Amino acid sequence: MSSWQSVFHPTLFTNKVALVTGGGSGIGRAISKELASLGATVVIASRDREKCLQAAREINDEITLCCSRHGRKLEDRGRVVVGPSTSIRDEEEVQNLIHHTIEKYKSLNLLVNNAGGQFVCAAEELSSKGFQAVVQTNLTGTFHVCRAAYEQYMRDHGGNIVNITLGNRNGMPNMIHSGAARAGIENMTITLSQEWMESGVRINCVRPGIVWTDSGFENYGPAGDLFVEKILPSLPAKRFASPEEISSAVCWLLSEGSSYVTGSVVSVDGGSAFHFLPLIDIEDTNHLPVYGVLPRKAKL
Ligand SMILES: CCCCC/C=C/C(=O)SCCNC(=O)CCNC(=O)[C@H](O)C(C)(C)COP(=O)(O)OP(=O)(O)OC[C@H]1O[C@@H](n2cnc3c(N)ncnc32)[C@H](O)[C@@H]1OP(=O)(O)O
Ligand SMILES: NC(=O)C1=CN([C@@H]2O[C@H](COP(=O)(O)OP(=O)(O)OC[C@H]3O[C@@H](n4cnc5c(N)ncnc54)[C@H](OP(=O)(O)O)[C@@H]3O)[C@@H](O)[C@H]2O)C=CC1
Repeated sequence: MSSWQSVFHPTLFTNKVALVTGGGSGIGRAISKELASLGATVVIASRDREKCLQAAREINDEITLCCSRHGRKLEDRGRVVVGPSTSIRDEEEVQNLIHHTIEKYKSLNLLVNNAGGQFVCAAEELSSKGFQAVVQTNLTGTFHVCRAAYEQYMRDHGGNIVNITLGNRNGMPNMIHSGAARAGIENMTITLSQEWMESGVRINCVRPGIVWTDSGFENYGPAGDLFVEKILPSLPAKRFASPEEISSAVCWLLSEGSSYVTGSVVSVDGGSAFHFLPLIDIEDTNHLPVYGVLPRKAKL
């Protein structure tokens, strides 16, 4: 168990109720843990409820231990709880999950649409059903959850939504379904930021580069190993992201500190989206004029 703790204030999300889809593994688990460690009641849900129950138990224990280790007040802790088994592809199940959350925890202030995924397949070999399965999971599923949260709670009370997408700026060879679906989520996010502005709902995306999650990489089998061999050396940071690096951006977007940010995409990719054609080396010296005040020692 790591001794990692959030950079944010321990009571940042006190009295907030959050829903994290796919919160039982990988990035969603890290987000759920950070939100709960900052005071929120976090409902997690996915298709595999047993997995979510086990994750919730582990996270709650980890948070308690972390509080003791760092001399933090135990009463500041939030907690992770588990909603009904839900496939976000199923509109009725999603409506039920949102209803359950509001009925049981009395509000729904924060929503993280993290559930999703895809498989590796060249476009020419991809069946229509395979394409639709991925679009329905990522794009339609995210729409289902956003709309149900809005209808049942956020329209009248405001709220804050973050959608997790994926580095799709340069297309996604062998993952055309997911690249298209995530581009769709980003555009849908812009639309909703306008339509739901009057209700006091902010909605943004976090677009990760490649994030090391056991659950995510296991899913790809040998293709995952190949990605590690081929992609890792080509990344400007020469490393993948940790789930906590994604969570940190999500927490900022869910906080009041980002109160003027809506309809945006925050890339957390170590600069990899800008490095797909590394045609030149950039010398180690200042090129862009400083805006504001920067001490000399902070420049090369
Ligand atoms: C290592 C590099 C990482 C790059 C960055 C991205 C990382 C991540 O996203 S990590 C997250 C990883 N986690 C997941 O992906 C888990 C979620 N995935 C799923 O739940 C499923 O894979 C699914 C939703 C994408 C599809 O599930 P489902 O609807 O249950 O699919 P079916 O088995 O019913 O099949 C429907 C249709 O799709 C075809 N298909 C399924 N898998 C493949 C495959 N590997 N290759 C080709 N085609 C596939 C399947 O054949 C069906 O079509 P028909 O054959 O026409 O009936
Ligand atoms: N790891 C990476 O490099 C990157 C990941 N992403 C995205 O981040 C998100 C989290 O990925 P990661 O943590 O790595 O991988 P995981 O496989 O751990 O996360 C995917 C989660 O989504 C849930 N899920 C999948 N389909 C559904 C569904 N139909 N209904 C409800 N829940 C569902 C899964 O739970 P269950 O199976 O129980 O339903 C699982 O908890 C995904 O959207 C992923 O595509 C984006 C960029 C890079």
